Amino acid sequence: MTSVDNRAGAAADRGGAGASSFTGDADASVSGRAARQGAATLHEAAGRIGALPSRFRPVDPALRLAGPAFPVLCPVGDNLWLHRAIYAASPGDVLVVQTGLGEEYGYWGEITTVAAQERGLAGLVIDGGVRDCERISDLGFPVFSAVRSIRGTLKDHTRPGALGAPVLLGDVLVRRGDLVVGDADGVVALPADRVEEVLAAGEERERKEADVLARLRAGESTLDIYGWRGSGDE
Ligand SMILES: O=C([O-])CC(=O)C(=O)O
Ligand SMILES: [Mg+2]
Repeated sequence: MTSVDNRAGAAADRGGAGASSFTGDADASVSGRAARQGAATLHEAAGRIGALPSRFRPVDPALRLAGPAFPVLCPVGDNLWLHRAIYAASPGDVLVVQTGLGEEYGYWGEITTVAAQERGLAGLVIDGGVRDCERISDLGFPVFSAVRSIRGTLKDHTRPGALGAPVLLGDVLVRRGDLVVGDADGVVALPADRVEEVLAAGEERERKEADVLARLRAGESTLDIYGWRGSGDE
């Protein structure tokens, strides 16, 4: 099967055709650069936009997610559109799924994870439930979900859904091709046409923070480094 190792700093493992997982420091691809910077840095570098609600939590916080969004609209309690999405998306894509809210269901699990890995998909963000979480974690597939639920879903061919059309997660509209990045802190979605600019700003931010960290370790204080000593601080 296609092996996709998304652990930060992991050795390269590109077992499958078209798989575009990032592979640690050596990966200079957009997804690799984005994954290395992480969700919080990119959110800041973009001007504090694109933060998905904090209810999106990783099944395995050690796994990082990065890739272009493939949005999916899924009717409540039915995951057939997710199975369709697995075969409609491109290798390297992240499925970004809006479900009907209300009752909780386990839309995604071990079967769908293995199917997605075989297609070389990069991960999943879903405003709904997932199950088989231990297995998903063992499989090393980055999944970010709003809830976990053991409740099974229908596969009804007649129910409406959509592939590739924009979806709304919290107050963030995610379009096909937007850059989605998730890690232990949360998930950010950035407009596709700003990705290069934001990555460059994020890298500049990381350089500055590396300098701050070195100065802290050399004994300086945050108040001095950032010039935050007001009259009450002395
Ligand atoms: O297919 C489903 O209904 C969700 C699931 O448990 C799996 O993918 O293993
Ligand atoms: Mg299952």
